[in-house]
Amino acid sequence: MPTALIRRPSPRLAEGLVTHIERQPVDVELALQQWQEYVDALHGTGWTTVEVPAIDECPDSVFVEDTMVVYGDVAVIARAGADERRPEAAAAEETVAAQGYRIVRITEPGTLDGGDVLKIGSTIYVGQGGRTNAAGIEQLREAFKSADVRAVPVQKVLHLKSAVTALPDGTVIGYEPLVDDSEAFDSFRPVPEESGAHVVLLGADRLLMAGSAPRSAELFAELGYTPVVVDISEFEKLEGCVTCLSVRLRR
Ligand SMILES: NC(=O)NCCC[C@H](N)C(=O)O
Repeated sequence: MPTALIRRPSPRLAEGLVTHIERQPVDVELALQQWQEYVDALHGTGWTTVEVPAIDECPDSVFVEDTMVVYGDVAVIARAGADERRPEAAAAEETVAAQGYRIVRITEPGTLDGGDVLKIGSTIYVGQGGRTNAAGIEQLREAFKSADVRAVPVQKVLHLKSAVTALPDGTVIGYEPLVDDSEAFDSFRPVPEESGAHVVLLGADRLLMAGSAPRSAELFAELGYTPVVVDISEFEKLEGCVTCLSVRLRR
């Protein structure tokens, strides 16, 4: 059974960082309910979850994907591009180490957020922009020597995976107005909605995606995939998406 790391939302969630969109009030009660539904969707499709101990003083800690990048038997522990988020890494490191992964840490002057890293087979695209810098990318390349690590620009959105993710066949999908350089990818397919660009591969051609992208869900269904839809409106108000709420351990 595949395992996903998750992290319970902080009671201070509503104070989370907002960079590219206007701040909107977050309903923390509703967020908690949506988080539970997200976790239930993982369980309902055969995933086991392991909770990283909550860190209530960090409003953005629910976005656990940003704390690490896992590839092969190595977990690279990120050094967050936003200072406020640095304390999130320690417990995430302990949790993934307990799952048997070898730990490598991004160190100063490198910064890297897991949300900037898109893995497609042995190709790893890393968004260089607001949160991840060139030194962070170089350290990731060192850690994952057997992979082809390619830097791509990210200016229009928070993270690379706010702009693009990939379908099970490796096609990169993105909402074009928010993609800095669609030609950086071997194959690219546009989707009609911003959050339609965000999918988590659940296995067996099922795609976890947000309820805010119904037309993209229809497109994926036409392509033969099965969308598994969750409402994550409260996390979207903080520039979060389906990918960032878990770390999938596929080994
Ligand atoms: N991987 C992700 O998409 N993470 C979302 C992080 C959102 C959070 N409010 C942040 O600005 O860091």
